[in-house]
Amino acid sequence: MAETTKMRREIEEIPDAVERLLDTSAAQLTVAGRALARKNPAFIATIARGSSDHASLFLKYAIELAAGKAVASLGPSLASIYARPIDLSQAAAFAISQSGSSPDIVEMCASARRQGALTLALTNTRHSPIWSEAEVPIDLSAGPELAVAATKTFVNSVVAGLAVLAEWIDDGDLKSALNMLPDQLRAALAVDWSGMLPSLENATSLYVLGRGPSFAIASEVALKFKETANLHAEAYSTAEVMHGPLALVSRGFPVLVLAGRDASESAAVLLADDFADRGADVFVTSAKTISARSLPVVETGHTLTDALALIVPFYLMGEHLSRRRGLNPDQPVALKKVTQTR
Ligand SMILES: N[C@@H]1[C@@H](O)[C@H](O)[C@@H](COP(=O)(O)O)O[C@@H]1O
Repeated sequence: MAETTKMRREIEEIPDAVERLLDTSAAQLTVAGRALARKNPAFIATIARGSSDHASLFLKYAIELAAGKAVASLGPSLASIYARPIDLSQAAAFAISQSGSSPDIVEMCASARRQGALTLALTNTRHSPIWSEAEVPIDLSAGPELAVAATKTFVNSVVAGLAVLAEWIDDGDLKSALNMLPDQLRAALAVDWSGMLPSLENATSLYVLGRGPSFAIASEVALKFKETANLHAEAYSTAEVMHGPLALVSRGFPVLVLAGRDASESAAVLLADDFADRGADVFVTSAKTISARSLPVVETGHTLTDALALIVPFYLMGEHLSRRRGLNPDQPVALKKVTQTR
């Protein structure tokens, strides 16, 4: 295998891709934010699958925390299988799809628009089906993504959504955090999580835990472990894991706790220490841990961009893990670039 995989190159492109998005798509992001301000939706619906759905989950917490509006995820089958119209006259909908072509995502977006939602599409493919179906299409401007596993389009989906949110509620702190993000993500490329590799090289299963925005990152991390490293991983909120899944946390069981630098950090660290005291092999993104192993992070000065920046050192480590497990991260066993579901 070549020394550098497509996946690794695209991870390294993340800071430039974010910078390009904020520059070249600035007008579309502003138009979308102003359209939301005009509509003043009672709630937001999201339409997405896979990594894009994890970007939606991140935006759910961001919108709920910053704008105080409820966000709900719609199952695309409502349109594609059940043909059940949902009253979205008071809503706005975010459809996220890097290809813009997954049939059920496109159908759900078209249905949401017919039912009265203000529809925004975040896509990396101009003039794709979703581009035409949505009222306000936004180009993720990530550049061609050649690796099958999404990395830079995940980050750009989150950043695009955050930029729309910042414009919608005119949040100056979030706007300046986004402007600083490309340089902070460059610093994140130098953050080394390779200390996890020996624990994961022969592992068969692990938990990835987070809370709020970092739960969305945990969901994305767990998906990447499965699709690129053939490693079973489940994401839970640090509260949810206590309702049953705790049963599997025994001696040597690997656990990655993505503690965010927000109000959830101390509870996440307590849980990481408790799991480590039970003998589990626990890594946590906080220096406050006593019994677990601490992973380095980039501090961005904003709780939302802090959580997002966690994905960069993970992607680098995950790509390396795939190779260490004898796989080619550019050829995941069960994933295509455009997933055709109905
Ligand atoms: N974000 C949604 C989920 O909330 C939903 O549970 C899932 C199932 O959707 P479907 O019913 O189309 O299979 O789709 C997406 O991932």
